[in-house]
Amino acid sequence: MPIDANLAIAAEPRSGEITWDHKDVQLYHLGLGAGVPATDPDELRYTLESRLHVLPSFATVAGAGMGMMGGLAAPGIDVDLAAVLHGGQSIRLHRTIPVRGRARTTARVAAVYDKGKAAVLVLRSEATDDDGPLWTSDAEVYVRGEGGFGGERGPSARLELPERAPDRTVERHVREDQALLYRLSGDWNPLHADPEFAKLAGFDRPILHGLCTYGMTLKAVADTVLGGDVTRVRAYRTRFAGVAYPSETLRIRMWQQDEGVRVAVSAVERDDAPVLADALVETV
Ligand SMILES: CCCCCCC[C@@H](O)CC(=O)SCCNC(=O)CCNC(=O)[C@H](O)C(C)(C)COP(=O)(O)OP(=O)(O)OC[C@H]1O[C@@H](n2cnc3c(N)ncnc32)[C@H](O)[C@@H]1OP(=O)(O)O
Repeated sequence: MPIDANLAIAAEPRSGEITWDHKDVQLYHLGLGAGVPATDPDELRYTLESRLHVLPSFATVAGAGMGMMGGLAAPGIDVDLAAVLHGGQSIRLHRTIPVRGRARTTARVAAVYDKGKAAVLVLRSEATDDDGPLWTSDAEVYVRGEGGFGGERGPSARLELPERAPDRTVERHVREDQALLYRLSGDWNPLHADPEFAKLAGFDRPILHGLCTYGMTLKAVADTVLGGDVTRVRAYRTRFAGVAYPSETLRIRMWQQDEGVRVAVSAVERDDAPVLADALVETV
């Protein structure tokens, strides 16, 4: 009985204290490919402690001690890691994330949806420090083969892309070793590093972390349409529509709208196969 939705949702939230400092932030940024060219003043804001700002998607890895995979260990959830894919992610920033911090986080299973051939778990975590709420994060986890338990099907709405041409399009190369570096920020899932495990999960080689693509994309948006001002990001959500692999190039298309920036990401070398869909960066 791998998924018991009622038990999972009724379970006490897990809470704990997390801390981070400039090294965690720098490592996260490097895992997104930041720092090229190394002396570019804009890149130094991601890499040099005296100029550092924090890309808001750092919220998805801060205090990795809480365990990226911790939500999968909640009561009522007993799934095979090889069946798990990150299906979607959203964050809402209540304040700018400081370079050094200490916060209390609570994490719980907010919803469990039954998609028939799969289950979708919504893992919500909230971080608060002495000055109040910092961020809220929802991870949607797609668990292949675990549907059919008689639960609600959940939402299936999609965001249409604007019909006009994108306002900006950039390409970002994923380095061959990028997943190996990114995982040091806390997502140790062997799917991204171990070829044998990747095969077990149905892939012919390790795939990139969804949250790595997510962070790379936010960085591209911040660097191109937000003038490098990461404090303008209020919220950011996406659906992971298809895998990305190390060594590929991501094509990132952006449309500026009233509420923020609509984004679509595809894999250049695979005929623009979708990677991120339904992505929106809400800005002030
Ligand atoms: C705290 C954080 C914990 C994080 C744990 C994760 C740890 C990480 O290390 C793991 C990763 O990073 S994995 C890498 C990133 N993710 C991916 O690469 C997945 C890419 N997406 C896919 O392969 C497919 O879209 C796929 C397979 C996801 C879906 O494709 P299909 O099976 O073809 O689905 P489809 O037939 O189109 O739809 C069936 C129903 O499911 C809903 N759905 C589809 N994609 C979804 C998605 N991405 N997220 C949530 N729901 C999704 C559909 O809406 C549909 O439901 P309905 O009929 O009700 O509309």
